[in-house]
Amino acid sequence: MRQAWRVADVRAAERTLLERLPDGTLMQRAAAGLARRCALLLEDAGGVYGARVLLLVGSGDNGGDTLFAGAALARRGAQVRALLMRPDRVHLAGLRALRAAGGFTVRDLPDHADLVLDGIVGIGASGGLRREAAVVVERLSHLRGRDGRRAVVVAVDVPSGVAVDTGDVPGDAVTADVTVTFGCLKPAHVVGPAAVRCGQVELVDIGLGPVLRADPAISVPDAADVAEWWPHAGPASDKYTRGVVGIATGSATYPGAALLGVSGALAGPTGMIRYAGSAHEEVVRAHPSVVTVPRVADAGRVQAWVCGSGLGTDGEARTTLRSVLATSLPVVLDADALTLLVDGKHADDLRRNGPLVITPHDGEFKRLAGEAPGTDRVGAALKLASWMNAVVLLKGDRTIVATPGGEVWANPTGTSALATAGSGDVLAGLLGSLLAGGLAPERAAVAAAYAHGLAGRRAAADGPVAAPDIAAALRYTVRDLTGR
Ligand SMILES: NC(=O)C1=CN([C@@H]2O[C@H](COP(=O)(O)OP(=O)(O)OC[C@H]3O[C@@H](n4cnc5c(N)ncnc54)[C@H](O)[C@@H]3O)[C@@H](O)[C@H]2O)[C@@H](O)CC1
Repeated sequence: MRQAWRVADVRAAERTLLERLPDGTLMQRAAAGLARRCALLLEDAGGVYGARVLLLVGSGDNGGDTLFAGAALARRGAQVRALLMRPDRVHLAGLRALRAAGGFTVRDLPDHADLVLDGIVGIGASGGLRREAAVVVERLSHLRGRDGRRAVVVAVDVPSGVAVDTGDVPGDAVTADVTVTFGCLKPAHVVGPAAVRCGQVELVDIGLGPVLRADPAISVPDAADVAEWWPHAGPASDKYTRGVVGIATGSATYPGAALLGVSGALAGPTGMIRYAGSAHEEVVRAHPSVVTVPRVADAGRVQAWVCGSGLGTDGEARTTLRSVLATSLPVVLDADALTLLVDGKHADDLRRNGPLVITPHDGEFKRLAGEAPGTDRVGAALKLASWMNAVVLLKGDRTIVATPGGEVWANPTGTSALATAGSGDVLAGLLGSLLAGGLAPERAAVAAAYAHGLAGRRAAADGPVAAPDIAAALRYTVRDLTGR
C-alpha cells in the first residue's frame, strides 16, 4: 500500500525536519535523488556524457532542486542549460552551483534536448500556470533529442500546472514521463487527471517519514493488499460458508445487465449466486450454476445483494430496490437503483442498519449529489459518503473509494478499456461477491476496482474490449492476484 499526504501536512513535516538539520540538507537530498534518477534515464537513452539537458526553473525551491540536480548532471559531462522563468527571482545558490559545474542559462527554449527537468513549480504552486510558464509548457512536446526522439520529461516533485491537493488540472500543465517526488506522495500523484500527467512516479526518501504525523489523505492499494484481503475457501468450506451473493439486476428488457453482473460475481469468492429478477430464464440458460427466481422475496438466504443495473425505473424496479434495502445485509447499488434514489421516495428505505456501497459514474454522482464531482473528486466523494452514510465508489480513470468515516482509496489499475457498456455491471457483481464472502465494504470496493482494472488491461491486450471480455479476463486476473 502506498499513501499520499496533503501539502499542509507535508509542509508541517518539512518544517520539523528543517529545524533539526543543517541549512540546505533537505534540498541536497532531494536534488541528489533527482539527479540519480535522471542519470539512469540518460544512460538508457545513450549516456549522460554529452546528453543535452534542459532545466525549466521557477522561482521557488522547486527550481532550486532542479538547479542542483542539473549541476550534478553537468559534473558528469551533460550539457546542461537552464531556462529561468523569472531571472530576477531564482534560487541563487542553485544557480551558482550550476554555473560552477559548467551549466549555462538560456533565454528561450532550445530546439533540442534529450531530457527536460520541469522545475517550474512544485508544491508551492497556486492557481493555474502563469503565462510565461504556460507558453514554455505548450512548446515542450516539439523538443527532440538524440536520433530525433521526443525529449524525456521529468517532473520535479509534481508536474507544473496540476493542483497538488486535488489532482485537478485547471489549465496548461506539464505531461511527464517520470515524476520524481520527495518525502512522500501527494494527492496529485494518485488521483484525478493530474495522476495521468505524472507518468511513472518515483519517491526519493529525504527522511520525512518519521515526522509525517498527520493521517494520509489517500491510500493506494497494491496487489499484496488485495491478495491478503481476498476471502479464500478452506478445507472445511462449503458453498454456503463461502457466502451466497444475490444479484437483483437486469430485467426481461435488459437481460444483458443481469448476465454481466452474474459473470462478475462468478469470478468472486462466493460459493453460490442467487439471481432474482425478470431475466431469470436468460440467466439460468447462460449460467446453469446460478439459482434463479423472479423476485427478491423468493430468493432465500444470501449474505449480500447487488441491485440496480438494467432494472429499469418502473414499479417493479422500486419493489426490488425496497426489498433489498429492507434487509440488514450489505447492499451494492448501481445504475438504475441510483436513479431511483434521486426522487427522494426511498429516503426512508435508506435509513437502514446494513452497509451500503454505491458505485456512481460522474453522471449518476451529479444526480445523487445535486452537482458533479467537480475539480475535487476526493472531497466530493467524501461528502457524498458522509451524507448517504455509504461507501462511495466514484468511477473514473483513478476510481476513488470514500467511506463515511473519512477514509479514501485511489485505484491505480484503471484503464480506458473499462469505459465500455456493461463494464460497471461486471464490477458490481464482483463487488457483491466480495461482500458476501465477508469482506468489509470499503475493502470489497477497493479490491473489486483493483481486480476489475487489471482484468480490463488483460482484456485490452487481446484487442478491443467489450464487457464480456472483462468478465472473462477476471477469472485469470483473480488467479494471478490471489495465487488460487
Ligand atoms: N521545503 C522543503 O523542505 C523542501 C522542498 N523541496 C522543494 O521545494 C518545493 C516547494 O518549494 P516552494 O515552497 O518554494 O514552492 P515552489 O517552488 O513549488 O513554488 C513557489 C514559486 O512558484 C511561483 N508560483 C506559484 N504558483 C505559480 C503558478 N501557478 N505558475 C507559475 N509560478 C508559480 C511562486 O511565485 C513561487 O516563487 C517542493 O515542491 C520541492 O520541490 C525539496 O527541496 C525538499 C525539501
